[in-house]
Amino acid sequence: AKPEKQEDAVSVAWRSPGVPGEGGEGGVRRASKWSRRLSWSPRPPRNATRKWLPELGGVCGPPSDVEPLPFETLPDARRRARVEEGPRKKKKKNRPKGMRRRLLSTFTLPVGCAPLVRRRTRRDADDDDAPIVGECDLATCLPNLFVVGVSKAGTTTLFEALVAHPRVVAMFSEPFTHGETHVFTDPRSDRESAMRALKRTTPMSRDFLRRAAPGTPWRLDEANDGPLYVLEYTPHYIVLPAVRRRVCGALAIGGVDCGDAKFAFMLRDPARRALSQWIMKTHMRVPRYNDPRSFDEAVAFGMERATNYARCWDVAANETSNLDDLRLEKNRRTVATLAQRCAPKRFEPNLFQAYVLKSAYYYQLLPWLAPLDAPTKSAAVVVLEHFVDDPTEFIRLLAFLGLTPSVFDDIHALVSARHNPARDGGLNTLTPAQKLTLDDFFRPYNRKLDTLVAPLLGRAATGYPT
Ligand SMILES: Nc1ncnc2c1ncn2[C@@H]1O[C@H](COP(=O)(O)OS(=O)(=O)O)[C@@H](OP(=O)(O)O)[C@H]1O
Repeated sequence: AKPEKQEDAVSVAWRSPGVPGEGGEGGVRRASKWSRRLSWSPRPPRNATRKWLPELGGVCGPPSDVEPLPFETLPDARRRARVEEGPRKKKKKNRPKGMRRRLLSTFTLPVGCAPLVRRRTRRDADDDDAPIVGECDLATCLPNLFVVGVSKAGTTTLFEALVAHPRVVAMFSEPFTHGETHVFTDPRSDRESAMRALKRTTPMSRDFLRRAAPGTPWRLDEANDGPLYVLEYTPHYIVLPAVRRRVCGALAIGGVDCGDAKFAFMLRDPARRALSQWIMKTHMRVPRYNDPRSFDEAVAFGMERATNYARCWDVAANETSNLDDLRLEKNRRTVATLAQRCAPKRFEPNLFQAYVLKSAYYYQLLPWLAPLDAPTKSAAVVVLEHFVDDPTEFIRLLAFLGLTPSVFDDIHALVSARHNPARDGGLNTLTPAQKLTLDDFFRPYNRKLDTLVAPLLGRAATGYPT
């Protein structure tokens, strides 16, 4: 019989396993040298095992014949051991004595990065006896850039635009999510979050980690073409203020100050965002998650809920409508307390189907912005309408991140690409009466929002009805 044609390691590694019943293989997308290994958004087969997860052979290219370099990972040995080995320290067998000490001696990975590992890629990832088609050294780094929300505000477009930049790399995403990662979503300990984040972070090959300047946290690679940011993208985080604490805890385990991380928030006209979310929740993949209510029913219910929510906040937080006030310790404490006290109690209808409440952006932003010591350094707010109409808006965001826009030939095409449009194909639009009702409802919240975010917007106001 004719032997099967041998495929090279790179093409094997860049082919997604495909989804049974959905056309088999797919998912190969080629872009720049950096984004190629990242924009590939893998969808696991339904019977996926852990072994399916990142197929990494292509990341590093052909195996190097250079001797493995010694490496240093996290700033002190105890922290490093905690991240490396987790809570239970198993005694490692057959490790030559002194090897670890020798490895730690000279090479320094950027702070927040997990150790280099030598990884082998087999032709069949699930078969331990399959031939090896690639071998390389890898390390992973914790995320340092977070797109935190808001859902249905064009965050997928923002995400795609950011990861198109050669110095931004994305983490491996959840299936069926257009790149969302959800690393910190469920309640979990800081350590577990850190481990999960590390596991899911894009692998960094030793070649460019080696060039990273020691002692420059988050500067993942100071060389001209390496990544500076590892991007975590989960738009639902904005309504889960506890996530901020978990993120910062995980970064602390990696030896990183949360103040060095960047948080980006995208907003959209509140009424239009509410409709977009309702459309999504009436076209769910799993039918039982579909919201049976009409938009008007959901809005009437939502306005009542959102009013109560706002009232709960306003009782104590009236003095906190601008960033300077927020910095006062007393106001910080108030915001932290209210974020817990006022959070909707029943999750599903109150958050996943909270079309109106989620558009009252002011209250969701407060707990994310209050703890920031230098809000203009750590947070940027982008309005979808500005982002789409005015390409300089994206350039402003890149400047906030210290990234150069000159790598893009056509920024307009990048920002105006309409990713993740309504699942009904955009058939539903707001009637003038619906738009007016919702605009009137949001006016007081929008006024507070403008005061709060003006310094992070790069302009005086969001432009939403006030
Ligand atoms: N460039 C551009 N111009 C106009 N509209 C745009 C653009 N990019 C994204 N969108 C609209 O944003 C909606 C999707 O938002 P998200 O990607 O944040 O959704 S999600 O939370 O990630 O599911 C979705 O809105 P609807 O179509 O109204 O549902 C997208 O059409």
